[in-house]
Amino acid sequence: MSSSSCNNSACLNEARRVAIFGGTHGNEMSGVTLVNLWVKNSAEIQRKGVETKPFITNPKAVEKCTRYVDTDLNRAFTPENLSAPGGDNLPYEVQRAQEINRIFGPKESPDAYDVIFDLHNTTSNMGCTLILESSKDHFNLQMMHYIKKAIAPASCLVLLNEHPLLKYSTSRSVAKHPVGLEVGPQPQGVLRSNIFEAMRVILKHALDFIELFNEGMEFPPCTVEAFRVLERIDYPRDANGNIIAMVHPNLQDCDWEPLNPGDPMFQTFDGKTIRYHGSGTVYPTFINEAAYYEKQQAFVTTRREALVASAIRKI
Ligand SMILES: CC(=O)N[C@@H](CC(=O)O)C(=O)O
Ligand SMILES: [Zn+2]
Repeated sequence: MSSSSCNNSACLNEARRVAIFGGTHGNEMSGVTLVNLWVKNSAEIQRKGVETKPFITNPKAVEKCTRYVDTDLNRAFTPENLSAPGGDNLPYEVQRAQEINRIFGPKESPDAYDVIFDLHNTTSNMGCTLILESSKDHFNLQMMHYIKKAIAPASCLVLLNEHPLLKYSTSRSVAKHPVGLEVGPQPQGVLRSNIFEAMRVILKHALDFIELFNEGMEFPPCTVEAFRVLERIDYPRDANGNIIAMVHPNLQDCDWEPLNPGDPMFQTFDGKTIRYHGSGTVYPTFINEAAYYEKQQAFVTTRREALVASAIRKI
């Protein structure tokens, strides 16, 4: 009887409406290319009992092959922006955020899409990374567990951004279950086949999970290793705000590897080493991401954590 199974499992609604966003940043080519492909022919992303909509979120930025036109779309889904009057006079991405919120939201309402996958590329050596915004979303945690198992021995890490100050208002945040997918390294404006295929495989398993869930499969309790965002580290700068050091060669490309107090972090242009002076071991990621120079961020530090997912099944 379903009511008795529901005593042991969190009973959740089926995930009937799913969207796959590409081009939230117009120069991140794997997501742009995959979504354009799926708009033409969506057979690959259709699953029984699920309606999956591929969608280019920032067409003007895609056309110009730039991150954004007026302002970063993946920071634009704030309550202020989403309710701002002004119509055509608003920045392009704010108008676009309002449109996306009308189609796939409204954010935080029962009418919102169930799941949104938002496809990104990074210039950092992060490999496949799934980005979560909540440690309490048991549906997403179970999905992460499923994907990790399905792609083994390849690996896919989970980045959790629940930081009260560093969290931002993403395009995917209009969904009930927002999932970011970040794959790198890939330069901006460039397509690399290995990165493209890695992204495609993760999406395949993610959609398989949703199909199984909707078919009534019960997922037992599990734990998921995640890396929780702790701190943003800026480049060293002079009094005028100009950068005076680069990511140290010992740290470059070492995303997810432990950084200990005393380890080299930056190298000045005249060859001096600047060391990490935090209180304990952290796991840096987004190291030397091109898009983050404008955000005064050389990398973020994270801490490893085991997240607990309850059993889930559909109502
Ligand atoms: C390189 C890049 O664009 N990263 C994404 C991460 C995310 O989707 O949360 C961003 O800053 O919006
Ligand atoms: Zn991006």
